[in-house]
Amino acid sequence: MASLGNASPTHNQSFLFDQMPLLDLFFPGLPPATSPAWSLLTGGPSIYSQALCIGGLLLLLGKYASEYLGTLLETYFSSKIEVPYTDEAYDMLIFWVCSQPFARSARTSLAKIDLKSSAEPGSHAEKKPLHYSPCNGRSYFWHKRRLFVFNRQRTQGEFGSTREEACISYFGRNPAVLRELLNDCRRYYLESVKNKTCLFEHQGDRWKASKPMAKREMSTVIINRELKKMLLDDVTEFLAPQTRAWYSRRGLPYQRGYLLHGPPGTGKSSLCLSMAGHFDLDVYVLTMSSLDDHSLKSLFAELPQHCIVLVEDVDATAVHRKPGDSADASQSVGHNSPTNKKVSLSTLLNVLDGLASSEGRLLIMTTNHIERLDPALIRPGRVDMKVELYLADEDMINQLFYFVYNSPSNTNIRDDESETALPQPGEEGAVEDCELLHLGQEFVAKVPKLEFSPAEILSFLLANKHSPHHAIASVAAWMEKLREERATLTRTTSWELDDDDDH
Ligand SMILES: Nc1ncnc2c1ncn2[C@@H]1O[C@H](COP(=O)(O)OP(=O)(O)OP(=O)(O)O)[C@@H](O)[C@H]1O
Repeated sequence: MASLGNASPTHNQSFLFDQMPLLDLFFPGLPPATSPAWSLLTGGPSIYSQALCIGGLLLLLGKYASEYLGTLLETYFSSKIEVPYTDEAYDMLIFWVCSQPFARSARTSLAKIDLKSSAEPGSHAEKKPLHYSPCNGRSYFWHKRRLFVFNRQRTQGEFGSTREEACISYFGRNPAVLRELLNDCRRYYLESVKNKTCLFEHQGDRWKASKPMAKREMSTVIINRELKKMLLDDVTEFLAPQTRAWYSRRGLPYQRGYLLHGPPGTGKSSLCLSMAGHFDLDVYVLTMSSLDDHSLKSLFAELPQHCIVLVEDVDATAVHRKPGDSADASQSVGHNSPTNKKVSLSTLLNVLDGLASSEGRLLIMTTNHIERLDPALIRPGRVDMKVELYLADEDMINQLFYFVYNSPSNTNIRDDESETALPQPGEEGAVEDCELLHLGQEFVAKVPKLEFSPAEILSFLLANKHSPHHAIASVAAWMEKLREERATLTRTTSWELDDDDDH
């Protein structure tokens, strides 16, 4: 300060004047910041304001220099991997990062309700736990004795959408180190989704992983046994390694399509999810009503190898035949009016035909109204197998009863190989099942076949899950009530239709 105080203003000015071009030479881009300070210094009224300016300038210089050095180091002496938000690798990285101690000490974080937490119902202390992840800033951390930098940026995109990107870097020039780290993230993530089925939904024209679901055992979906076996055998053969070569030798697209049809509540969606679990495939769910031709094409082009593409309630989806469409069928699409429909039938047929689709994809479409579908959509080649699911027959009612009341340790519906017939009285190992077996037969005798859906029967049995006797005693009243409800619903629907006709 003393020397500053003694120095004459003219001396200071000429000193700084000498330094400015030099600074600009070393730190290009600085002049916009230095020029105002320079004019203040040269014309400054007091020594204090000059000192203040010099202090500020030094601080600015320090910050600029450290950023400049940081960029220099990052450019020449570090390696970096960028991970796009729309890729599953992003979920892997963030999932791993959130489990690391450095994530808890990040000064800028993103807070979200942890939807994946398995809090016990009713425990208020555990309800809606918060989950924090580092955001908008650099986080430094050590991993396997190396220093890494994690950087995740959230920015506001167009139309209020949020854009996110993340990158990971480390001080060293060997990219294998970063790949190893990402491989650790991948292993950690895969371990967490083991025994789960991963579902993907679309955001715009990109896939995004949604919450993984516990795998549903094939044995918990109760349908006709031969039908289930036929379906499983078909998928097993399709996914066998030699089948792929077979398709490729003949130049055929390696894809297979299934249509699951039948009344509501017969297990179409459940069957699809349990197939995904059984064959360890991810499910990509297409919601046609939110798509247009362009996004549909992009989504099909982005599908990985070996996956299930699920189109639920395909009769209700927004697909329409454009004027002049040359799809190979002459009938109309169905009952849906073409208004507000964005995906054209010809585009859907093209993507299904596989020109832009992935190898080994299974397409599963479900519908309650097969008669409403355009024949072009379900012709062989696009749909290779049509599986009709029925209302519950005797065997299914029996299986549902056994499924609910049999103790899990004793169940023979759990394991698909052992899923033959229920144990018969007198059979070895079936002694404790005997009473259950008789109760089951009693229940089956009371419920007419092919009148109620498995969903309806299951829901009734679950409401009586603690007492098969009570279920048998109250099933007649329950059926009566359900029939009445259906009649009321039918009357209401027909009145509504009549009203519509009048208008
Ligand atoms: N065959 C079945 N075996 C076991 N559970 C079933 C079966 N059918 C339905 N359920 C149960 O009923 C509920 C609805 O089933 P799901 O959604 O699979 O039926 P769906 O045929 O796809 O119905 P919708 O046509 O209305 O979409 C689920 O909780 C499922 O567990």
